[in-house]
This record gives sequence, C-alpha cells and structure tokens, in this order.
Amino acid sequence: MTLLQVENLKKVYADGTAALGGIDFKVEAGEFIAVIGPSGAGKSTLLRCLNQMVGPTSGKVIFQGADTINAGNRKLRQIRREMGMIFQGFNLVERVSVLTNVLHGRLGYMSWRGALGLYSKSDIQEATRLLERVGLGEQIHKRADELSGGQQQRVGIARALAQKPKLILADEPIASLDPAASEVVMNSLYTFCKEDGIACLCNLHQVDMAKKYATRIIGIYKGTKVFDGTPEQLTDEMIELIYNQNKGGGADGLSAGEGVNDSSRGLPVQKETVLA
Ligand SMILES: Nc1ncnc2c1ncn2[C@@H]1O[C@H](COP(=O)(O)OP(=O)(O)OP(=O)(O)O)[C@@H](O)[C@H]1O
Repeated sequence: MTLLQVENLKKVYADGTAALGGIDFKVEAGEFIAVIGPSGAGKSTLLRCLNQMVGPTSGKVIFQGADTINAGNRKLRQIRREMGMIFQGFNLVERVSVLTNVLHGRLGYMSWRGALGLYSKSDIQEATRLLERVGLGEQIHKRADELSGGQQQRVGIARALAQKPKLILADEPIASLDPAASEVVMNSLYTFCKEDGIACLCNLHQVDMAKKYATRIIGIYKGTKVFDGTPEQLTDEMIELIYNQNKGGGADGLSAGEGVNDSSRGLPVQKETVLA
C-alpha cells in the first residue's frame, strides 16, 4: 500500500495568501525525499498540511489508507504518532533533560501517565538506546539547552524515532547549523530512516544536500510542484529554472485563486520527471 497519497492539496491562509496551489504526489515506504524550492515556495506549509498542524483548504492527504483531513481526534492522534516531525529550531523543551525530551516522543502512545512523567522502564531504555544511537549516550542527563545546535537536532531525531514513525517530516532540519553539524545531522537522519525503513520528507534549502542524500527530489515553486524526479534528473539547468524564476516574481505566495501554470513560467515539462 502507498504510504502517503497527496491529491490536489491547496492551502489559502486567512489573509488570502495561497501558499499551495494544488499539489499531488505519492510517497512509498522507505523513500527519502527532499523537498526543495525558493523561500516562500510553500515547503513548510506542505509538510504542516500533511500532519494537520496547518489545516489544508482542500484536497486529500491519505496516510496508510486513512483520510487525515477528515480524521477525528483519536484517529489524528494515531496518525500523528506515526508521522514524526523534526523542526528547524529543534523544538526541544530546553530546561529539561535530553532523555526527557526523547521520552516526549512516547507521549502519543500514553494517556495520563505521560502527563505525570510516568514513563515505563522499557520507554526509558529505548530512549537511552536511541540517544546512544545518535551519538549522545554521554549527554542524556544534561539539560537540552546545554547542547550544541547539531547535538540538539540529533535529540530531535531521537525524539522522532521514539515515536516509531512510518514517516518523518523534517522541516529544514539543518537550516540553523554550520556545514559540519549539517553533515552529521543529515547523515544521522538518512541512516536511521534507511535502517528502520522509515520514509522521510525533508525540506531543504541546500540543493547539494538534497542531491547527496535524497532518493527522490520534489521541487516546489509558488505552491506548485515543478519537479519530481531522481537526484540525477535534477540538472543544473533545472535547478536554475526552479530558483531563478523567483528573482523577478518574488515568492510571496500566490494570490488567492491564482493557479500556477508551469508552462507559462517557461519551466520545461518533461513527462514523468517534471510536472506530474
Ligand atoms: N500563517 C501564515 N499566514 C499567512 N501566510 C503565511 C503563513 N505561513 C506562511 N505563509 C505564506 O505562505 C507562503 C509559503 O510559506 P512557507 O513558509 O510554506 O514557504 P517555505 O517554502 O517553507 O519558505 P522558507 O523556505 O522561507 O521557509 C509564503 O508566502 C508565506 O509568507
């Protein structure tokens, strides 16, 4: 079964900004997909519409056969625990320990016990094991804000893994990191997703990182998908087209109701590869 199916997904924010103009794609189990595109293209909105952090205006998001947009609270909670999320700003609770932050990844599986901090012995063992796996076995009792940015993001990865997700949504996970830390974080994310058979949708500004790690790349421009292919198919000419379209026209989202016709922007249309 297809893991995730996105059909004609649209998002118009309350102020009229049309951030997504109708996006379609599928994700199969274990794929590592980089989502690229200029600032304001709609990458974050897309990821947030998948787990309903942002409510889409219309379209379909089917995750493991379940309609996420119309899911009730209970079903949505189940869907969200199988869709881990990693954030640019790490989103850790800074004043609590690294271990506790990873245990927060188990909250979706718990009821009142989690709210009281009553984690099971096996959850604590698993969280410890995950921290060892991301190379932070020595840091588990430190406060989260005592760690470097790259270390904090590895805590974020361990927390997402603690959810035992089928899909990880990573929203610019290396945007605030230096090149060395970025490499460590991307390598960890890629390796653990591969080892655990987890699919990943990873928003990236760095095209070189997308080409290095992704098994597939989706290019977004002004709320529409303008490229969907392998790293090899993402030629320098295509990169130039995706990003340089941005220069004249800005990237502040579409006006509400404005559709994007890719051929009208001069982007080449190659069947299968570009513009599904
Ligand atoms: N809450 C909001 N209300 C109104 N407009 C928004 C909101 N969030 C995002 N937008 C707009 O939607 C468009 C897409 O934004 P989004 O953050 O999804 O793009 P992005 O590709 O992730 O950009 P970046 O790479 O800079 O993070 C932009 O025009 C942005 O200004």
